[in-house]
Amino acid sequence: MLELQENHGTAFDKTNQEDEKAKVQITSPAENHILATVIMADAGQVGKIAAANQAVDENVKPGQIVGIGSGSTIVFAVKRIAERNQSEKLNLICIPTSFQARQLIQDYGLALGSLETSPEIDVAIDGADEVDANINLIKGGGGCLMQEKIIASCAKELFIIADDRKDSVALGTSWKKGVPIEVLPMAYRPVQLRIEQVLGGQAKLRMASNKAGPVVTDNGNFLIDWVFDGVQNWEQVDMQLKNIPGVIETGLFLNMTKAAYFGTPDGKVIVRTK
Ligand SMILES: O=C[C@H](O)[C@H](O)[C@H](O)COP(=O)(O)O
Repeated sequence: MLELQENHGTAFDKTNQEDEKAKVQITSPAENHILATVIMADAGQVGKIAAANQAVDENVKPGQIVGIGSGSTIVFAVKRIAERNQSEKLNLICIPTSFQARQLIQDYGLALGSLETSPEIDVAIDGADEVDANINLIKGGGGCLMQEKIIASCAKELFIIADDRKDSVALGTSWKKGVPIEVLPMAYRPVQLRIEQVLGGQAKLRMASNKAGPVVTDNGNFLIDWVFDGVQNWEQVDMQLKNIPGVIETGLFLNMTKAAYFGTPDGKVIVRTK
């Protein structure tokens, strides 16, 4: 029996803290025996693994340029890609969306590429903090959003993988921490004020937990989490946010996703397309 105790997700302790400790067994239908015991897993992780495996199996094809997202769920997708790469020789080039993604790609022995050499991406796979009925997303809860959005915009197809707790009718229903917004550090204060004047709600500077001061993104910027009340028109909100000088990118991923894969605690997967 193989014990799996990987921890590529230290930057994503938010998820681990939410998770209840449990022991989960995963059965391979093909070989009909226990493949792995996931220690420190929970019902959410079973869903993440199921969603990641199915999304990779259905969408990653040999010879592709693949965008690799960030977060705790993407770890399982990269693991699956690496397993398939060993047996199928997929010959992929993987483009990272963060420091974490770059490390994952290298740790799993996959070919690391960049937008400089591969500006057109076949398929991108990523996680999300919340997914609405129209597969619009809030992302950036783990501090990554700008490179993720660039990679998603360069990809012919974006697939989202998540456990079913992320599945929601309207943005803000289940994700209560607000919309993450990446801002230039020197502008964070006026940006906070402008957001609250223009859109109401609260624009909170995200503070680090193991460092004094704010969270600093992979791009050297700060993050503001905009906590809002009942938004109707997300396109308009996204435009209003981007019109504020100092705002670099938002964690609103609107009309970008081809399909979202939600894994349930019993290992089933629900696929939502538009
Ligand atoms: O900032 C982080 C990224 O946008 C993640 O993709 C998002 O937070 C989802 O992460 P997880 O898979 O850990 O729920």
